[in-house]
Amino acid sequence: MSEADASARLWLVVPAAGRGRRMGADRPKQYLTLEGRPVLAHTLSRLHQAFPQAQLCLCLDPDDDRFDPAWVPFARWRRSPGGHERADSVRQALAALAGEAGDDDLVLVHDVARPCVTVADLTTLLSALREDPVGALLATPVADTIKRDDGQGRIASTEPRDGLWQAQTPQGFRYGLLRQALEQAAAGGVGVTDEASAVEALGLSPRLVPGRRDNLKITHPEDLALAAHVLAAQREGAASHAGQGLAEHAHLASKETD
Ligand SMILES: Nc1ccn([C@@H]2O[C@H](COP(=O)(O)OP(=O)(O)OP(=O)(O)O)[C@@H](O)[C@H]2O)c(=O)n1
Ligand SMILES: C[C@](O)(CO)[C@H](O)COP(=O)(O)O
Repeated sequence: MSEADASARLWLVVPAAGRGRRMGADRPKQYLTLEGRPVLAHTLSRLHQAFPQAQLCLCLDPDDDRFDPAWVPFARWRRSPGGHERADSVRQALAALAGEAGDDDLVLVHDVARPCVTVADLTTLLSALREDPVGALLATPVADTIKRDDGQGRIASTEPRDGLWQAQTPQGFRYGLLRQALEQAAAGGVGVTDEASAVEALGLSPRLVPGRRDNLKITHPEDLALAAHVLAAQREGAASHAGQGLAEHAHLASKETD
């Protein structure tokens, strides 16, 4: 770790200003209920478990009247106005941090629509970012056969999937580099759907950090039920881990008293 990184602060930018059009619900998907709480509350709580000391910048639609600050577990946080596209929301959030964030500060951008990200993956990604001056993102290798359509519902070609990855979030970068990348993309009219592509447009190659396939982005109606299953499975996994730990402890304790 460089000296600059040792003193760098961690900022979390959470774009939460989308309308959830593909979800087709009566409200933006970040306010749909998942296990009794809004999706937004789950996502912020996962981030807080991993990084309790970080500072949060939450991008919200200026007309959002559903947001409740009680869902924010961070001590230091602010809201910033969402933009037209996701990239605009993130760019505006970074602009709102100008003067406070240093160029070498670390920024993790995480979709509010990904509530199932694990604390382990969050900390792995941050470690990768600390080691990599370009930046890093969670991603998974493509597992399905990929078809391109002909525009009329038939296959035009089957695409080689070797070397293809699906990008997830968080995506992490140094503040100065990410701000420059997103400003340049906006000025050049380059539409970017994630932070990494803005950085790629500068001729740089962020690091792919293998993540979990269950870090899904709630996008379509069926994804909400999937996310509920994932959260339940993760809880069961954690409980059986803890149970295993207790069993091992009991086993060792019984050996000690043998
Ligand atoms: N102008 C926008 C658009 C999206 N987002 C956020 O970016 C993330 C990923 O976007 P997406 O899944 O596309 O969400 P929506 O834009 O809400 O969905 P849709 O495209 O179906 O309308 C979400 O957390 C969303 O809230 C944002 O902050 N500002
Ligand atoms: C950033 C992202 O989650 C990476 O997969 C994704 O591109 C955002 O989704 P959108 O539908 O393009 O807004």
